[in-house]
Amino acid sequence: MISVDEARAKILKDIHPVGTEVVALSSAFGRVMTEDARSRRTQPPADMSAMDGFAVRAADLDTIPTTLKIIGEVPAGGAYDGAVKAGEAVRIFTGAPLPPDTDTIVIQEDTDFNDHSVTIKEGAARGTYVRPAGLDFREGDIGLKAPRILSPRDIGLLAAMNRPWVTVRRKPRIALLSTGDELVRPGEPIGPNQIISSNSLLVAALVEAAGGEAIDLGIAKDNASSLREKVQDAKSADMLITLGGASVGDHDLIQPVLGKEGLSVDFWRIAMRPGKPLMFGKFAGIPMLGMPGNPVSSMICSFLFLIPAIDALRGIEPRHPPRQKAWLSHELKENDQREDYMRATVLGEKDGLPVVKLFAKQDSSMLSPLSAADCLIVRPPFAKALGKNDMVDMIPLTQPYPVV
Ligand SMILES: Nc1nc2c(c(=O)[nH]1)N[C@H]1C(S)=C(S)[C@@H](COP(=O)(O)OP(=O)(O)OC[C@H]3O[C@@H](n4cnc5c(N)ncnc54)[C@H](O)[C@@H]3O)O[C@H]1N2
Ligand code: MOO
Repeated sequence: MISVDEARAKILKDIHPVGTEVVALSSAFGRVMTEDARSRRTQPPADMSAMDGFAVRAADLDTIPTTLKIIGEVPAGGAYDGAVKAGEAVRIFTGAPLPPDTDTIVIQEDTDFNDHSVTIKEGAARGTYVRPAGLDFREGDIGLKAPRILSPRDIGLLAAMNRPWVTVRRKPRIALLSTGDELVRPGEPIGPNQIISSNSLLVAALVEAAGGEAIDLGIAKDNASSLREKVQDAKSADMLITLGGASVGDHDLIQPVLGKEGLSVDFWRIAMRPGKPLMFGKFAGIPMLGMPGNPVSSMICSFLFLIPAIDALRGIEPRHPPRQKAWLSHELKENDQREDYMRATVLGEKDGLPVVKLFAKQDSSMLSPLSAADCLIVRPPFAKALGKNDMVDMIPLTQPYPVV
């Protein structure tokens, strides 16, 4: 059995970025931009007012109060092109360009005004409430450097730079093949000892969340011809994930059958719980992860290995699951040779760190505690027994705020 770190390194060594495509900005959130984005315009395009009030010449404000003649008006999107002479002001609104010769905005709260004149009661330094042309960016500026995962904020910037299209890495196509005579899809007729195939939907959701495109190849029966037939559709994918059939039973057919179809195995079995029978190799030139069938095993294998693999396919630095320290609320016995990923809840907080409690049952078939878990507690191989209030490593599974 190899370690989790060795397995990650072996997988990532064999994975290379996919090609690019051009998408509309409205579809670009979360995509990896592959070319620097230069602005196609200057923002603001001219000196603009930041407030509703009056555009004036600062030289007219030497003595306060002072009364100026209102010679016109300029709304956002409009213009006042006439000359503004000494003793004159132009009514102006937020986002409107300054008329020629004016250089300062006096907010309307600091004035008394009627249709013809404005009395300025508070002085303002030259340039007050003026957003100079190019304050934000100028035409030709590189607004965003590639590679970059586009956030909602980046989408706003690209839009303002008048870039309606953007070149991004295409979404890696991840083919998911479930195996097992006992499986049926949710909603389908089900026999007495059958179960619902939950893994492919769980892993597909993770794939989508990580920026990939999941392709469901369906469920192969536990026989060679069914597996051979179903796996053919993986050949247009960037990566193949098989779910189940990874272990040593007579019906675990992934290696025996796909071995005859050109599967080359890099490694099989890792020192990890759950997820021990994980396999990695290449099938028809495509990287392939053979995941164990137990739902928690395939979720944790996806979390540790598939998400970083999708990162590599997207041409970005492969992520490590975020880790932090936590206090244990109870005793925990020593660990064996497998790195353990245990489902747990957060009870509260002490000295700025979460206090965690493991679920009593850690069976890798159980989806209810997996769904209820706030975090995974990670125990290295051969970790010593721990007491109440000892510190452990945890991977949070909850994300309190959306990405912005
Ligand atoms: N003699 C041994 N038996 C087992 C070993 C071992 O080392 N020696 N390893 C155990 C471990 S650990 C795991 S994990 C499982 C993995 O087995 P497989 O990858 O071969 O998976 P299956 O046998 O096909 O299924 C295991 C389990 O998961 C259920 N399953 C399968 N696919 C799905 C799905 N798409 N959705 C929901 N549930 C699924 C399946 O019904 C089984 O209950 O092997 C142990 N055995
Ligand atoms: O490794 Mo299996 O994934 O323990 O249940």
